[in-house]
Amino acid sequence: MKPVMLDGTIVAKEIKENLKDRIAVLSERNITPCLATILVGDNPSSKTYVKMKGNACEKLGINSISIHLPAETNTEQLIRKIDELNSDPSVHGILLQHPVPDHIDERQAFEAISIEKDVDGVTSRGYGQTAFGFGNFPSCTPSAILKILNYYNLSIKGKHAVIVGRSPILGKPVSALLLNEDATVTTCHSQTENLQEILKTADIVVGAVGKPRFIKGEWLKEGAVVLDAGYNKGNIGDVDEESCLAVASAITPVPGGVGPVTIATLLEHTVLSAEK
Ligand SMILES: Nc1nc(=O)c2c([nH]1)NC[C@@H]1CN(c3ccc(C(=O)N[C@@H](CCC(=O)O)C(=O)O)cc3)C=[N+]21
Repeated sequence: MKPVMLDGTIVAKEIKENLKDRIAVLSERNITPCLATILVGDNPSSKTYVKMKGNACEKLGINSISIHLPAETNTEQLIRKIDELNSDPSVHGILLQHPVPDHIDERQAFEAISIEKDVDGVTSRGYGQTAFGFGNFPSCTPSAILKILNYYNLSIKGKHAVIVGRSPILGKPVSALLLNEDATVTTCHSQTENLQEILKTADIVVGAVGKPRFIKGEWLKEGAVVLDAGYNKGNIGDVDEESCLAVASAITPVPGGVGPVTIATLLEHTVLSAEK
């Protein structure tokens, strides 16, 4: 049977539609939600993503401040900028675009974001809250994956979810969210010895490795639900869509899958932060 295409643009649209009312209510209180994004350096795809986030804000009436710092910026200077935004009461959310140039201590910079403004869920406190099942802002892509599963009524409880990738803002937090929804979770990574065998037992597969078309249909169990959170150059996911279409029961396309829901989630978190 042909798999269900999990259309992220529909899910994103619904999220954004719901935000309109909340933004209007805030506006009566003379509050405009505001997201500040920081981009360090000139990575072309990062520039595109940051621009997309800014455009999405604008469309909904959320203020966006785009801060572009030169590639030579050091950790200390970056943290100083973050501190400024932390103490600016008009800013409700701060997003530091990953990756930053190698000479910067990205973890230290992420940790400088105050927990109230960590709408992107990148701080260790945010991650800890996500893992313990509370807190307002789980990382946006992991949240988006859960939203897609819920929207399409795909059950998580008791299922074996295999996450391929263990990055701090994707693989690890999505593992935590799925665990909290009562999935049995296996987190695989570059040192995993029997990846294909493990994937063969997965009911839910999350591609979060950052390798174009890495996950092959032959590795999957018949009827698996496949979520592709990969964003490789040229809008190519981590899942080899062509071979996976033959075995999956449902799959997110790239583009038009997890990406748009990630952005909608970021906006939702920014609105929620402004409400608080
Ligand atoms: N601190 C931080 N937080 C992030 O959430 C974060 C980040 N850094 N660094 C980069 C990745 C990547 N990312 C994407 C979001 C949306 C699309 C997206 O919407 N893509 C469209 C296609 C893009 C296009 O149309 O050009 C789609 O999938 O349909 C893609 C990628 C967020 N990231």
